[in-house]
Amino acid sequence: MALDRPADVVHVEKADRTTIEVTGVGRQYIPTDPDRNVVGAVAEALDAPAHIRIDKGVRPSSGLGSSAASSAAAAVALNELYDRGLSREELVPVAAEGEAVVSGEPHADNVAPALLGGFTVATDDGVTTVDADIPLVACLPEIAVSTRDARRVVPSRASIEDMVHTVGRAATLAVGMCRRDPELVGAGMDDRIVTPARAELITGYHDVREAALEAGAEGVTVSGAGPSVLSVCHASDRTRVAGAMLEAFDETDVAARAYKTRVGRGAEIFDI
Ligand SMILES: Nc1ncnc2c1ncn2[C@@H]1O[C@H](COP(=O)(O)OP(=O)(O)OP(=O)(O)O)[C@@H](O)[C@H]1O
Ligand SMILES: N[C@@H](CCO)C(=O)O
Repeated sequence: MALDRPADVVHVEKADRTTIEVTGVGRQYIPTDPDRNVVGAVAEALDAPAHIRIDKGVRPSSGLGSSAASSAAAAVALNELYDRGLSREELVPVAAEGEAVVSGEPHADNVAPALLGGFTVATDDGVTTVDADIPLVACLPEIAVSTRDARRVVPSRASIEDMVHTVGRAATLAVGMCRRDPELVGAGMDDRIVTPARAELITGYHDVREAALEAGAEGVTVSGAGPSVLSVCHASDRTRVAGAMLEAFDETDVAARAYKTRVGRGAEIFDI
């Protein structure tokens, strides 16, 4: 799903060849070489060379889709700058080319919601979108978890009992998104296959989860490949849940920041 915040801001100006400048959170970990930055691949896919300035609001390797935030923003901005006339749906495979730069293959998991907004389901057959609106807290600890490691720990086999449980919860989550119901979405976050393995890479995860639930969260899980921890709650509990998550990370000596957020509308154009 798209998050209303944090967000990247991407500025584009026409140029003869693509050059990149990066400021903001985690800029020291992000290459400016167009062959290694996701926005370089997007500019190439659209045949739209530009001077691209990225102001990062989404820290890289956060589990919040940092690379997808830049890819989607660049795709929307360059499509507009060069009048390419592509729809948001048509920009999904373009922005996915940016993801291929970091993960080796183009995938739409994160760029689809960043372009289309709401809750999206990306499969090999295409993308389905729900105009969801759910209050959230995304808590990002100062821990590095590489997507590669987080994929390595996922078990290659699962019991039929765990499959039945997890698929049932996933269906519940999708219904909850359609109904804009935080309780159903929260119940749907109880995955028994991937999350337990990934939780072990996040210091303090179990305490943070317990603290969020005690403070009123309806469900808590690892965001993406981690290390961010995501809570679903009612808007009236959001500040308390954010405080409880930060305190629990602090008690395990892990610095963290919390974003009080909600499902977002996806990339927006600003004329400056
Ligand atoms: N514009 C960009 N923004 C962020 N990361 C970028 C960008 N261009 C290249 N990268 C590289 O991509 C990697 C971060 O992507 P990665 O998929 O690991 O994390 P993430 O985007 O936070 O997402 P996920 O939710 O998939 O874990 C870093 O190695 C970073 O240097
Ligand atoms: N959804 C992917 C991360 C997306 O970059 C995963 O969980 O491995």
